[in-house]
Amino acid sequence: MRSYLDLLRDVIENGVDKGDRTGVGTRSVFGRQVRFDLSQGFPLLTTKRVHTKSVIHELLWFLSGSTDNHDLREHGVSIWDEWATEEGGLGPIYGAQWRSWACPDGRVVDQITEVVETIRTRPHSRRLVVSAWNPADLPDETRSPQDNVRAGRMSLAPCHCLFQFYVAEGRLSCQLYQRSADLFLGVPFNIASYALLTHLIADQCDLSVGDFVHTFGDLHLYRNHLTNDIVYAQLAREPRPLPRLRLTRRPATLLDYSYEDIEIQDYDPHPAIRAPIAV
Ligand SMILES: Nc1nc(=O)c2c([nH]1)NC[C@@H]1CN(c3ccc(C(=O)N[C@@H](CCC(=O)O)C(=O)O)cc3)CN21
Ligand SMILES: O=c1ccn([C@H]2C[C@H](O)[C@@H](COP(=O)(O)O)O2)c(=O)[nH]1
Repeated sequence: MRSYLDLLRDVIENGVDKGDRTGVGTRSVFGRQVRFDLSQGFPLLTTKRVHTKSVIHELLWFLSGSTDNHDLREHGVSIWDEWATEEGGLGPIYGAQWRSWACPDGRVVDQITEVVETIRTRPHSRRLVVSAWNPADLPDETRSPQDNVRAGRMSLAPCHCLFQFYVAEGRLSCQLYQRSADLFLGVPFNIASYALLTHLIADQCDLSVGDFVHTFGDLHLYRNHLTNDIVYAQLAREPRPLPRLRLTRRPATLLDYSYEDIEIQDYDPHPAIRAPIAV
């Protein structure tokens, strides 16, 4: 995961000071790309412990089509709390757009089921795309997440907003476009989440895993993460060998995996580093 540390250095050295919606302020660069060969290990940061339980439950929650924060909290995962209403509402975020994109004519598109079916039947297709960026449901940036939910909008605009699969020589690759990326807190989660999604879909389609290509729009470090005990502490640490992912069961469909089917082996990271989240 040296490429992650390179991104940290890139933003520190080349970033410009930029205000943002949250008021915290960032150092930011625009347009970057990193690539992980998933056959060489599971891309989980070793220079700080990543809370994989939250990553796995969040991905299964997206795949289930749920946008109810209570369904996440049930598993002890609190990463979406700041954006939810008391009732657990988050508006039509990822789960809704992935599994039940509403069309003007009343049809509902299950993009996840369709993309898996297309990978199986037409692996050469150049249209293996899933988009969460639905302009009809975007929030009003000047209002709070909860006010947006009450208005029927998303609490937060999709950050990991479009991804595409690619099949060649029996390997499944995935590229994500992330329009906005909180490099210290969000990105380690996002890398692990899409690497896991690629493994699950490969498993379902009898493919091996290829590359995960992560493309960034506004890639930023929040100012309050640029301290000796947060970002600079991580930069001083030596990366360790990557863990491996093992799926212990192959259920009937992509939608039937459970937490117990997913095992991360030989993960030996440096300790976690706490950091404040910008809301
Ligand atoms: N500013 C910001 N950054 C994000 O990464 C982010 C948002 N907002 N809003 C929506 C989701 C929620 N995500 C989050 C939210 C919190 C953590 C977080 O606090 N992570 C800690 C502890 C994780 C845990 O205990 O589960 C970490 O050390 O990684 C990570 C991702 C990713 N997204
Ligand atoms: O999966 C995620 C979700 C969110 N983020 C970060 C990126 C930004 O720092 C904020 C979102 O703020 P916007 O004003 O909507 O860009 O959350 C992330 O990195 N990964």
